[in-house]
Amino acid sequence: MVMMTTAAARRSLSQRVAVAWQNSSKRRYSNTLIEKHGSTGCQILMSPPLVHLDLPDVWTPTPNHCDPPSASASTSVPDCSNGETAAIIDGKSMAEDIRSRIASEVRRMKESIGKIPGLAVVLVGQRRDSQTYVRNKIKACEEAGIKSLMTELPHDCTEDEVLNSLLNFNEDPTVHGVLVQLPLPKHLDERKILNMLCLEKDVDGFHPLNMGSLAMRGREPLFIPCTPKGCIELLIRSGVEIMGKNAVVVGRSNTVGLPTSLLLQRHHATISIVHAFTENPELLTSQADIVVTAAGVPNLVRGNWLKRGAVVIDVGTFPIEDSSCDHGYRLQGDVCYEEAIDVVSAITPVPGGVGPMTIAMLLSNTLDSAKRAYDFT
Ligand SMILES: NC(=O)C1=CN([C@@H]2O[C@H](COP(=O)(O)OP(=O)(O)OC[C@H]3O[C@@H](n4cnc5c(N)ncnc54)[C@H](OP(=O)(O)O)[C@@H]3O)[C@@H](O)[C@H]2O)C=CC1
Ligand SMILES: Nc1nc(=O)c2c([nH]1)NC[C@@H]1CN(c3ccc(C(=O)N[C@@H](CCC(=O)O)C(=O)O)cc3)C=[N+]21
Repeated sequence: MVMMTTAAARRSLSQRVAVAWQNSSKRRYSNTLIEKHGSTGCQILMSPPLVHLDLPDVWTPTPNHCDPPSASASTSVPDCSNGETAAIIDGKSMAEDIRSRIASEVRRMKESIGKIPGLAVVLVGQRRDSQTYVRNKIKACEEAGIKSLMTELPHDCTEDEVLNSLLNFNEDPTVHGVLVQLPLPKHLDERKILNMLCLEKDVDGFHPLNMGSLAMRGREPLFIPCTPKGCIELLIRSGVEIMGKNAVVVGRSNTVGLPTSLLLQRHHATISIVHAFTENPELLTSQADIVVTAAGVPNLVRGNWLKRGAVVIDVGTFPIEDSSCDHGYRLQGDVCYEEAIDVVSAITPVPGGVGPMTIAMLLSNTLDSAKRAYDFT
């Protein structure tokens, strides 16, 4: 055993470990991708299926907080220190690329084994935004060659009606993904309903066992929730290094904030979580290299909340009445976009950022589920 006697010796060792760790983790990332997609298979996502929490004992991040984009990135994140305008992370075109790769995989599956993936959606009530999101999901399924089924129930339906339609989909062998569009009307017990989802078809990843596995060392969820997975994919496709970075997640909901912070942690970022009771949230956000906002509060995050050169992923989609828009409303993010673009190095727009990626990740989870069901690689 080597005894270290000076701080300098310790530092140089930790630096060597840092390099070794970065190299080994890069190897591990690419191995995981090969395991998942096979050496000749089609690589759909750039993010690995799941990053393990098996951290080394010592790791020193590089001091540079804004990494240059990787060669494969489809959005260039500009140098953060010279006052350049932010890169706009184009979630819409990244999602289109992913969806067309999914469509090819679905075709390959159909030609090889004569099966296609199926997604079932349960929609309760008449919320306009929910109807739009569900319509978008079904349209995306059709375009990718995925079968879609939907049960629409009235706002005042009983819990048993929801549970019955879920059970039918759980038992249908042609359905590989089932989701209940949220939020549900207040009289329905969301916890009880989500508990009934068949774990193998929980493509939203909202079942408590999936969520618990995401949080725990040594466990792997069957599905990673779509919006958090989309956020990571946006970062990776933009060439943003996550490992060792300070990340702030605004929001801690079960469906977005919590799983996003767990997933960023899996990617070895250091996480702070801001919620409605956080005092002086801007003190945390202004130190973050990566800020992911999922509060649903329009313009909550001002330009002076952000560090120069930070990367911002705006999940917030707050519908604002606007009769001049297609569906009678327009979507507003959590971030004051006009202020942020003068400060940050890259940002997602609303719409056209996270939303389309959420749908692409839903299709990806549904395809993975069908592949698992048919043992198709
Ligand atoms: N683009 C997409 O694909 C998706 C977009 N969304 C959008 O993301 C947003 C968040 O969704 P969701 O997580 O379901 O929402 P929830 O209302 O369930 O959660 C909101 C979270 O934000 C926190 N919060 C609320 N106000 C503040 C504040 N002033 N300061 C700091 N934190 C605050 C809440 O804190 P606390 O816990 O203390 O109450 C809570 O944790 C919504 O606009 C939603 O429409 C959601 C899913 C997908
Ligand atoms: N069980 C369940 N799973 C969800 O994934 C889920 C949910 N419930 N409830 C509501 C939230 C919200 N959500 C969005 C999905 C797509 C867009 C999206 O495609 N947005 C487009 C614009 C959409 C439009 O208005 O045309 C964009 O941002 O560019 C937005 C939000 C999923 N959610």
